[in-house]
Amino acid sequence: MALLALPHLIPHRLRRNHRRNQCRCCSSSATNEGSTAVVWFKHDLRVDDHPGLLAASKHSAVIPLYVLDRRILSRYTTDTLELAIIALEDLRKTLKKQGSNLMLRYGNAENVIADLVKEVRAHSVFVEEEVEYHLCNVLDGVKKKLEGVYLSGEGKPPRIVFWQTPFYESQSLTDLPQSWEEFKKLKLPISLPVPAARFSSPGSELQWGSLPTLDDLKDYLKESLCEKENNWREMAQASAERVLMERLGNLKESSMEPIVDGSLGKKVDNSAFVTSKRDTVGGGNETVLNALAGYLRCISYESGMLLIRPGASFFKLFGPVLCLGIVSRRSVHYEAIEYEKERNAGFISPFGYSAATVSAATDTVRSMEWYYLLALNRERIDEKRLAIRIWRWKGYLIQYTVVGNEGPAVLLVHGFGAFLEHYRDNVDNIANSKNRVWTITVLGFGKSEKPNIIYTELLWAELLRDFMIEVVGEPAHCVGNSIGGYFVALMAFLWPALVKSVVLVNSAGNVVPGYSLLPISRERRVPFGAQLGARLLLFFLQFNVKKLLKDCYPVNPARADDFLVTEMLRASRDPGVVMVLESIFGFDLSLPLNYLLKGFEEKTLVIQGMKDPISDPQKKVALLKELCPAMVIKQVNAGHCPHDEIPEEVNPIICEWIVKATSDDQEELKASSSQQICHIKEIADKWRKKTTKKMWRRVALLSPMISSSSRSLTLNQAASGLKVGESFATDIIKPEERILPPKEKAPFITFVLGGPGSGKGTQCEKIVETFGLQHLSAGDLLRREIAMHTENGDMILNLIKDGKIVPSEVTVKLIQKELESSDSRKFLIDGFPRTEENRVAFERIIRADPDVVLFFDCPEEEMVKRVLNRNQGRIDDNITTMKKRLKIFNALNRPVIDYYKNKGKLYTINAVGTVDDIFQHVLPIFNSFEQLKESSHVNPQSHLGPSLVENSS
Ligand SMILES: Nc1ncnc2c1ncn2[C@@H]1O[C@H](COP(=O)(O)OP(=O)(O)O)[C@@H](O)[C@H]1O
Ligand SMILES: O=c1ccn([C@@H]2O[C@H](COP(=O)(O)OP(=O)(O)O)[C@@H](O)[C@H]2O)c(=O)[nH]1
Repeated sequence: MALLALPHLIPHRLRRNHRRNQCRCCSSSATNEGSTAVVWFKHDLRVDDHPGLLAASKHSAVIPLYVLDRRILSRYTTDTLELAIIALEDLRKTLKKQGSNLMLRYGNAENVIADLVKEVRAHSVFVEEEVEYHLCNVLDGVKKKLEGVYLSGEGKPPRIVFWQTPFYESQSLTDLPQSWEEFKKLKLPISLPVPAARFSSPGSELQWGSLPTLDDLKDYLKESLCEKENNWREMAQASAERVLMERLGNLKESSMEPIVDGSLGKKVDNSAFVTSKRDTVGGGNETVLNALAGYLRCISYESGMLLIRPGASFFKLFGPVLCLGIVSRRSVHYEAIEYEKERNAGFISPFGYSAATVSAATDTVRSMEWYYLLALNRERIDEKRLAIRIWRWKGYLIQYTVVGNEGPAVLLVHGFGAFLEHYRDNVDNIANSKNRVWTITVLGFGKSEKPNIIYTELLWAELLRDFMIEVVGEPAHCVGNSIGGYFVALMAFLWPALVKSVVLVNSAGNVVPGYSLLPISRERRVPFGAQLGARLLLFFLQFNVKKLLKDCYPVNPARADDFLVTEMLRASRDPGVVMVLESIFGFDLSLPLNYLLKGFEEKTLVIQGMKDPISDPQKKVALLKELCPAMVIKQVNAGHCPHDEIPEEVNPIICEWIVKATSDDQEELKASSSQQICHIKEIADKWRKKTTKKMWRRVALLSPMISSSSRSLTLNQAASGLKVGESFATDIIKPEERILPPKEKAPFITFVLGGPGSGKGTQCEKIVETFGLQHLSAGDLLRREIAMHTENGDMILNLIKDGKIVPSEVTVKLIQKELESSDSRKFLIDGFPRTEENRVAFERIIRADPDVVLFFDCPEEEMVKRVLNRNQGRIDDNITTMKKRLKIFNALNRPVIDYYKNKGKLYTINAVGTVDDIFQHVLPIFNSFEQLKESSHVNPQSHLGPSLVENSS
């Protein structure tokens, strides 16, 4: 990229002091005497123009906090992590200059913040509002957790204050037109940045934490992910271009570096650049603002970028720091306009700005703000189902949906000019056939962002790859219409591990007999004349959209309805749309479908509308039949978009295909599992003959199938896939020769049972304090899955909401992970097993028995009262769910209690009374176990009352 020289170090601040407005949320001058506020930084790593900090400064003391939360950081590229570290270092320095500091704490935000709030007795937590789905959930989690935090002497929990940096001065940001044209007509004034806040730090000694290095962070993030997740993330490190070259065997000839997520390279000393290529600005707020001042004044800089595309320079340079909030969008706008005024003696021409850099900066931040507002105001197509979610990809806002709780994952990708709503009559239908369906509006279309970049088929393939990795999280059956079909085929070619099967619905791309590779052009520039071409094309499309759409629906033109036309027109007026259209002139679809899907044919379904006006369907089908005989081809009576024109016909085809492809997949899996199991069996037989138990551990560690933390589970899953779980477990590997080797000493396990609200958790806390056991609450582990949006998160949420029991395999797997990763040998497993099936699964998978089973016996009315007062914001703590939970407890948990009673392991404790009284009855039970006394923190005296504790042995 030809970048002209931007001054490395801007020697003095070119910016003037400017008038700053007052933050609306904090215009009152009243201070909150004696109170402490926590300001939680996420994507607002600055002090300048920070309304949250300003509002918090009304408190007597402010604690600026950054939480190193894996759920947030794991979505960053390596470059972004590096930029964030630089910004955090700077933020800390700036705060220190003011006599404050930046606190850095590791962990889940809800726990870190709740603990800090208790520690410093904070009254308020300030946090910037979010639009991204996973971040909104993190924020929700924090809010709920804080609702349950009561500080002694305080009547109410600490309040959480959500703040924004409003770009436009508007009473309501949630009631704005959805069309850019209409929005511009409002001529909303752009708000001014607020001044940096001054505030005091709390007097007490606090642990501020140290700044991590990039390697620290990478290790920290790696730890939290399983092997598959780490492998997938690795996959995302290399750009599509690089993988393509590798696949085509061209890599040696090209000396290219990964274009997506290479490391930043060497920071250019004494400059605002963080890359040796000098194409990314980084640093703290002051550095970035100075770089901006330099950029604006270096007009030749932007004209140098004209070679690529006018206006593209700004996002390239400043996009990453804007996404981390090191500078706010409105500060950028303010600086650009001030500079424009400076050039023109205070005058702003109504005909446009005199400096190309000012246009580039203002256009970019206005465009970013527009897509932010669309995200904020996202509608629901159907109130009940298609709730739009937002995902951020490389800083761009992308819309998507997910429907369905069970079954295989399915991804639907639309065609050129369309959006996720083009699958309006497919999503629910496919989900109702027991599938989980994700639909995405890809970058540049619908209401997803349309940044000023060069759009290529490889960029879109990368977007889909990252969506699969970050959002879907497992391989999916990928359906694509038109150009979406080509993207999907490209993804299957480049990253086959992500794709279970491919469904091409009137896909773009050729089918070429005797194809031999042509060199792929690496230089992606906008072809000469593309800009003009795109403008003319846009004009033509806008004018003819209705007719063109109807032509694509020859059998059922009524389906080309006002909804589609209006949304296409709306999107066609969005900022940035011309750049997307330019891509039509620059696409490279030269790799034919039959080449891309070689080896994948058996996993490919082609649905071809035979009345497609855009291509020659007869020819395409004939060629596919000839060249890819293993593909399944369904010819249907429809035009270019059969899924939307005749959904009633296409949906069953897709659903049947998924069932078939999934069972084929399982057959394959079974075959490979059975091979692996045979292999393990062979090893097992061999070893059984000549080795001792101790050696089994080595077998377990050596076997690729049972490597990693979930050895026995993987084995079990494979076995149950073969429906020989029991026989495999008992016949081939006897318990005493188990693959999961016993640790030196069997762990001490306590199951804590009792109805909902019987006080299990409360007593567990006291047991932990006294005897140092590790507490594993099954309910908490499941709720953590929900909060972390793991693949089972949605399913668990739905079950918990309904008071139902989560499948044993899921819960036991979570418990197993905790047991295996813990150094402790003494566990309190709280709220588990809930059912006999849970119990059997635990015994089968973990191969351990509890030493003690506590049962907190509590009358129903008392449990109801406690649960309804629990006030932890739990979704299931309401009377309707509570009734269901009690029913389920009586029906399913009682048999477990009886089982342990018969085994003589049950200790029944009357759970009515004060917490301390009840604990007095727990103490002697644990006291009677020598191994627990070792680490007991107190020397508890027995006050065992025979009427209160009953051991059934
Ligand atoms: N002995 C007790 N008396 C009154 N309230 C209690 C007692 N033990 C616990 N609680 C309260 O009842 C609610 C439920 O207790 P918790 O330990 O969360 O139950 P469980 O784990 O069984 O669902 C909590 O709000 C807790 O503070
Ligand atoms: O082993 C378990 C533990 C919990 N749950 C689910 O998690 C909910 C809450 O359980 P928890 O132990 O957290 O709360 P309690 O019901 O004991 O108050 C239950 O109603 C179940 O829906 C489950 O399915 N399996």
